[in-house]
Amino acid sequence: MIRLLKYAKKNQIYAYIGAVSKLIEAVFELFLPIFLARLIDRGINQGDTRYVLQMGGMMLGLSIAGFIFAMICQYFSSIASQGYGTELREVLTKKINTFSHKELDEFGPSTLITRVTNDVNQMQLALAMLIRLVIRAPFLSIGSIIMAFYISPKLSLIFAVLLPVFALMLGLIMWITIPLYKKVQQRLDDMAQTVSENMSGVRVIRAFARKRHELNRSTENSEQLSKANIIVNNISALMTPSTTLVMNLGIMIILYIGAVQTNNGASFQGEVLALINYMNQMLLALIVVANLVVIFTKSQASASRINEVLDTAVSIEDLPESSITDQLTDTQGTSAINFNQVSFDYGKKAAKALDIINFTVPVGNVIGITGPTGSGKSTLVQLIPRFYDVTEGSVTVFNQNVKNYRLKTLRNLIGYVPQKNTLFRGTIAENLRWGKEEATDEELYEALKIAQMDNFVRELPLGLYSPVSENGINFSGGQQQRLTIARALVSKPKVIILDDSLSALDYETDYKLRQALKKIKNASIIIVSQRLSSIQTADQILVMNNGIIENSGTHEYLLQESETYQKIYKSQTEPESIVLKEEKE
Ligand SMILES: Nc1ncnc2c1ncn2[C@@H]1O[C@H](COP(=O)(O)OP(=O)(O)OP(=O)(O)O)[C@@H](O)[C@H]1O
Repeated sequence: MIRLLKYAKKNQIYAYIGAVSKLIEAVFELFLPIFLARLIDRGINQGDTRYVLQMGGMMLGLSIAGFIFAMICQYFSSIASQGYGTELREVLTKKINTFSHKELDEFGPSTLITRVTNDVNQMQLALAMLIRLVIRAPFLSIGSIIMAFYISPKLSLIFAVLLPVFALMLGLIMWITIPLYKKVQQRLDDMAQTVSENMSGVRVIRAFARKRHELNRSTENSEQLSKANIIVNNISALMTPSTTLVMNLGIMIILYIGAVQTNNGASFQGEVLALINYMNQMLLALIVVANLVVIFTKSQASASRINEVLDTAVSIEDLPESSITDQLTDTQGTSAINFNQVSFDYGKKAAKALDIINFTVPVGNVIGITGPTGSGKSTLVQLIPRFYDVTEGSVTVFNQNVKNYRLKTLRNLIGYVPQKNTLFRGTIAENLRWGKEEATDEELYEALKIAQMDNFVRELPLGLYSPVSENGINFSGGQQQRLTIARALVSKPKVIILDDSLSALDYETDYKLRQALKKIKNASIIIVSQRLSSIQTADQILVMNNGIIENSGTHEYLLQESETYQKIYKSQTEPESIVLKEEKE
């Protein structure tokens, strides 16, 4: 947790001002009972009205000054803690943005969201409490004891007896509750994960009539969270009555002994009252300390989760500056992409997703990739922009190993349209400019034209500046696909990869789009598709099966030579033949 405090540095001056203001307020608070004692003992008891007014005025002054310093603290600690939260969120988001697909797969989106939101909020709260209470609470409890001894060393011995009893009680409650708070935090995480999955998958849940099942899952999570919270709250709730009991016991003893001593003339009424005040101050401050420990325990859990993200080694990064080959010398040469003996697995324990892959994409060629589901098509194309790194072998783009490129340069060379693509809330133009911020409207329309979307956008009342809802849900599946293709084309990439991104288009649009792509000068195109009509005119088609390239060649060649290709072809031209075959079997 302390490690993360370095992100509060920018706002540390506000934190110091806040803490010092709170300390000054505590000093004022500490002096109030003394003035009260004097007011009673010398003012009221001796009928000295002037003294009463003097002391009353002092007390009022101290209270007002305390209030002002408390407000100053509140103001500056808010600035410091909010600034800290903003800084932490920014650092975390930056780090997550450097993650390769491997790290993103390992964490999963829900937990990353919880870490950037809930965990950062918890840290923010911890800093605010640190500024407001960490100095003030111990100062008040120790200060109260000293002041009590100053007033009456004899009566203050009661403090010495009660203090350990009180500390023991708080310690016991904390000892039981702290592990439980950790459990609650874990349950909260499970809950956030379920809610996030349910919200993002609400349409699928409905489509599969899984509402009841998902509701049960949420209820179960919610019940577990509530159970854990009830246990911890019940135990924590003991804190108030038990501490009040000790406090009242202390007050009774002070009152009793104080009364006897006052009768004997050994003490004054005001002093007894001041002692009771100090007793309250001390014990309340100790309760605050106990609550602080709870807050810091929760924050410790949040801090470890934030640190886990910050400490994660990023598997795909730019090489040291000296080894980077950023200058592209040969985009007109012979080979746009080359896979040399490439193997890949998603983790040491996972089976090989790709096994000894060799192929070349000559500049300006169109390559089709097909094969049964799970055969490794998407995995293969994701190695080109280095979303994952090969386990063995090498991938080159324009004769340079992809690892030698600056990631930004490599990804600017490639227009990649993934299978699951997303549009973002904003306007069409904002979405399209992701590839090139300074692109003109003309350039955007150029890309839209290739994607067969220009007429549609021109006819919209707001044209390029029409709104796009979250995930682009105000567009049909096919329109979304065409917009995401246009987005990839705006930067005029030299390599275009369409990973099953034509699936929602009708045959005519699919055909026109591919024809328009072919006209882009020197662009090398890879089309991954199960639909053979989308790739049958390609210069070369790779047929994948079980992570290997089973066969490759033109459509005509594969129809003769590849059993897998024939099967796919048949399933699309004569689907009934497959049904009949299955029925016979
Ligand atoms: N992120 C991932 N983590 C672990 N394994 C994965 C991951 N993505 C894919 N795989 C596995 O790798 C293999 C190849 O998957 P891939 O997505 O490349 O197939 P595909 O041919 O593109 O399939 P489809 O046509 O269904 O999209 C599959 O066995 C799959 O389970």
